[in-house]
Amino acid sequence: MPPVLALDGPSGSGKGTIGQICALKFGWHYLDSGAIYRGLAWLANSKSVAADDVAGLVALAESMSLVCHVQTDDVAQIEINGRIVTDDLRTEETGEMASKIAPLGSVRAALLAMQRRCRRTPGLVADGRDMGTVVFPDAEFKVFLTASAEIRAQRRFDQLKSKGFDVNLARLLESIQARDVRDSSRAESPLKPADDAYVLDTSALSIDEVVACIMDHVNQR
Ligand SMILES: Nc1ncnc2c1ncn2[C@@H]1O[C@H](COP(=O)(O)OP(=O)(O)OP(=O)(O)O)[C@@H](O)[C@H]1O
Ligand SMILES: Nc1ccn([C@H]2C[C@H](O)[C@@H](COP(=O)(O)O)O2)c(=O)n1
Repeated sequence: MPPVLALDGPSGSGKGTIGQICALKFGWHYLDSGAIYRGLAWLANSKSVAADDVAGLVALAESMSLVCHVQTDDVAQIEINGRIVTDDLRTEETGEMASKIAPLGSVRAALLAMQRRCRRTPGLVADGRDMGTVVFPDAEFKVFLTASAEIRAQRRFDQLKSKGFDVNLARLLESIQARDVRDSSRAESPLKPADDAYVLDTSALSIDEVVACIMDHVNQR
């Protein structure tokens, strides 16, 4: 099987940014699994499928086609059913909905095969919450990125502000904290480091320093 670098962690810990840089450095494919949950949430919102309509969500998941276009200078562009929806997926409304549907076991099961199909030669960098624990438990490399909620909220604030969104730091912090609780306390595939993961707190590290730590870790193994 092609090698996998599983990159897990809470919202805003840098998985997407760092994952894309690592994928480009290795020349590997990149999977943004959060985009899959956000994509399903966005589709559900746009088709008025409720967060508790499990059969409706599973049907949407099974018919969803998602392509992730890695960029050298920006977040990966996400295409769903033929349409680029990157900015729609990053809204707090979509993130909230994603976090509500993510605990549903049959929804997760419907999205599992789609994620595993991304494991292709020469390798895959996969970012999410359960890459190292559930989706790719046999991954060669497992990294769990973390940072304080305050730092993550500030990073998200700066990111959204630079894209012209009208954002409120206190509300972002509240939303990140609520999502942390939901993601880590759910019964199905909770957010947690795999037993064999390298846990890296990025609160005081620059993006380049985080990438260097991961490269050192990979090269040592
Ligand atoms: N070590 C770092 N230092 C400074 N800024 C960072 C660092 N890591 C990430 N960032 C910035 O924080 C923001 C959030 O990062 P990113 O979107 O990669 O997080 P994420 O973990 O993928 O979040 P989510 O799970 O919600 O998709 C981005 O603007 C990114 O550039
Ligand atoms: N492997 C994954 C990826 C994401 N989720 C859920 C949890 C998040 O609240 C939501 C959006 O993810 P993000 O884009 O913020 O990384 O999707 C999950 O349960 N499992």
